[in-house]
Amino acid sequence: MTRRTDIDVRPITEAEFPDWNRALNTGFLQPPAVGAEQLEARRLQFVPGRLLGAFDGDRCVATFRSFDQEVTAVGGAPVRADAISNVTVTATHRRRGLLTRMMAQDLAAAKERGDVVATLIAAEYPIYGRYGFGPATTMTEWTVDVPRAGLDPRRPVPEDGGRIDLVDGEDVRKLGPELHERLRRAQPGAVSRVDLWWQARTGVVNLSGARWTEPCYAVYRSADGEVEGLASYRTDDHWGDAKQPLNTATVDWLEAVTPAAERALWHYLCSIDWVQTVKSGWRSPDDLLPDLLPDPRAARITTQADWLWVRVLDVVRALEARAYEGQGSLVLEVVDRWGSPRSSGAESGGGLTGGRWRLEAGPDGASCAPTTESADLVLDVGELASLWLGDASAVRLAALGRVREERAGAARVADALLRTSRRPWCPDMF
Ligand SMILES: CC(=O)SCCNC(=O)CCNC(=O)[C@H](O)C(C)(C)COP(=O)(O)OP(=O)(O)OC[C@H]1O[C@@H](n2cnc3c(N)ncnc32)[C@H](O)[C@@H]1OP(=O)(O)O
Repeated sequence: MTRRTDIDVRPITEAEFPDWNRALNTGFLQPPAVGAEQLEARRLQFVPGRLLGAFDGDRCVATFRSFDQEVTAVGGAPVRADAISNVTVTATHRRRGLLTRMMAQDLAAAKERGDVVATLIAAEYPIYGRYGFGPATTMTEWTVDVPRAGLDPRRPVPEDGGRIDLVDGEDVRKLGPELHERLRRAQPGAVSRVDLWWQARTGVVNLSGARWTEPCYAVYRSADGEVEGLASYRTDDHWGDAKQPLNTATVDWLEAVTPAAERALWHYLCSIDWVQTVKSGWRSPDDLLPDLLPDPRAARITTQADWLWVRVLDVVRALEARAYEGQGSLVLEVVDRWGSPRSSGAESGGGLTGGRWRLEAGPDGASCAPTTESADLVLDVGELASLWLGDASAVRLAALGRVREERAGAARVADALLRTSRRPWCPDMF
């Protein structure tokens, strides 16, 4: 057997890209062979230096890809992120520290570049906490029992002067990017998208190798003719024994920048003849959907789980980038157990970002600076990520023993400063 130290972890060359993809498919339990069309599509994601591989001899046995991204902070500021994806270690080489080695290389490079956070969508909950990531947004999927919902199917047409039309993929590629830019600049936790996202969702490129079938696309335009919402959905062909239609409409994605667009698109989806069930796709946990229905119990939660994980790489820039509705100050001791100790700028270091910081925040802005004052709250860098996007409660984390109050009432102060009225949401899987 090859010794651990014989396995080389390094950026791959373009020539190694086919083998790297074979390892990627194998790790994700897909058929190993990657077709030519698929390979060409995936080449569009090749950024020199950002695809890591582990090589046992000349065989690729682990994959890791990162790319530049922006994630929206509370208040709407775009924050530089190192987005991580395509993480696999071949079953023959698991639990020998290969992921840890790839992660160490990537996060060190991201910190060096000046990225403020790293982001990922975790396949399994226990993998990434050890590297300082924390769950920062939640995803909820509802299944709507349409006949119980109580919406008037005779009046799916928006009553606000707006209208819904079906469009084709070309229209989606024209209208979608601008709509998403509007959405993500207003939605904490949302991330930037590259054109490839729209090309893959409209059948221009095929990244997965699965057979492409065209979905339906619905657009909502306001009374002024402005595009405020888009949805992609698919319908099945299921009929009951007594020749009654029992069809399901499954939403691939739905983006709305106004409540009117959101209401109109859901009403439309729940009013399509034959459709008895609507599956919402991955939504924000405080999506309007259930409460848009006269009977909200018609919308059952069928999936709810952690979604975007964040790893803070720069405490000062992360905390100064976001907005605060309340006014106050807080001394945070951030414990970072992972990564080679570096100068984080704070008095007591540790890992990539550990230290003690004084946050002064208010509606007019925030400042965050290293301090020697005693801490109000002690927390792991992963818990900081959960608090940063406004979703987690410091009071709750203190009850769980994951945040320690050094000053009585400090967790309440943290909640008053950091929590938000609407929950963060990341619409994307990446
Ligand atoms: C962002 C994304 O791409 S998410 C997709 C992640 N990929 C997958 O889930 C595909 C299937 N799984 C795999 O390929 C591998 O098991 C990986 C990538 C998750 C882990 O790779 P490995 O090289 O085995 O991890 P590594 O040996 O570095 O493990 C480091 C530590 O994490 C732990 N760990 C790793 N994976 C898991 C897991 N799935 N569940 C629990 N603990 C885990 C290890 O036990 C080890 O702990 P220890 O230091 O206390 O002994």
